[in-house]
Amino acid sequence: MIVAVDVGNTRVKAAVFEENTSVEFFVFDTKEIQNQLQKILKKYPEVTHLVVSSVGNVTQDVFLALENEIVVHFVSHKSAFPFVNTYATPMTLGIDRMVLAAGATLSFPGQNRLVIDAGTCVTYDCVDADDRYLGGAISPGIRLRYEALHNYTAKLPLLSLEPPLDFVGNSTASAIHSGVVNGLVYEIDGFIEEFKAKYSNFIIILTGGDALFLAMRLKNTIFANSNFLLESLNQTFQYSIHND
Ligand SMILES: Nc1ncnc2c1ncn2[C@@H]1O[C@H](COP(=O)(O)OP(=O)(O)OP(=O)(O)O)[C@@H](O)[C@H]1O
Ligand SMILES: CC(C)(CO)[C@@H](O)C(=O)NCCC(=O)O
Ligand SMILES: [K+]
Repeated sequence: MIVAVDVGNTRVKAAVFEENTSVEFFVFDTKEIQNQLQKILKKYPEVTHLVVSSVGNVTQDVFLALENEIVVHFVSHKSAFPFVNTYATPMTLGIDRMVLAAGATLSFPGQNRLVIDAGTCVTYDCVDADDRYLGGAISPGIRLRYEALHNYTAKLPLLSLEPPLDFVGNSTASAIHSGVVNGLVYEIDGFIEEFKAKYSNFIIILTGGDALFLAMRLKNTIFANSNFLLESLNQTFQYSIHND
């Protein structure tokens, strides 16, 4: 059994895997990593490996502290990935994006893949049918958009996520909700349209904390899987064991 841990920019997500099947998912705060992982290991004594992908500001020490109980593996730029990386700055490419690209490559062989991760940031990652990672885009996520409007203006309040009733907002609050939510929905639909126009044989995966909320609002029907990063992390680890 392995535990996959995704340290994001805001929170930590973890899952216990028995081969390719996830047994349980966890979400917790960055400050609680060590505590929560200890609890998970106590609940699942069969766990032998911990695999970590991190883009957050967490030191490796919290994981290394568990090394007397299990083997700890950090996915890094040096790990084996199942695609050819054509990004012009491969060393600055986010590990989370590399893991998502690896998962898409392994799960959807022979297809042109677009992975959209709607988390703190929204990231777009393309891997073509020849398994070349091409790059994509980075934009602010839903929460970040609400916070940016408030933090960088004098008059705009900080609102929490609410579905807009219409694209025409007739009050400050409804105008902000429309700008944030509809704005992001139009953005994602726009990227999907571009991708569909370019490729015929393709798969689009939507993941991240806002995936389910967004999926039902898109013009395009696409496959939403909130746990795609953790599943990809498990797959990336299995791949690296066989290819390192
Ligand atoms: N409890 C929560 N805390 C923070 N964000 C949440 C929560 N529940 C839902 N969300 C939504 O999830 C989004 C953040 O997604 P996610 O949890 O994937 O981010 P993350 O942990 O920072 O990971 P990443 O850095 O990989 O994007 C926010 O825009 C917010 O709307
Ligand atoms: C874009 C984020 C913040 C998304 O989590 C992360 O993938 C990251 O820090 N990336 C580094 C920049 C890049 O991917 O080119
Ligand atoms: K993200």
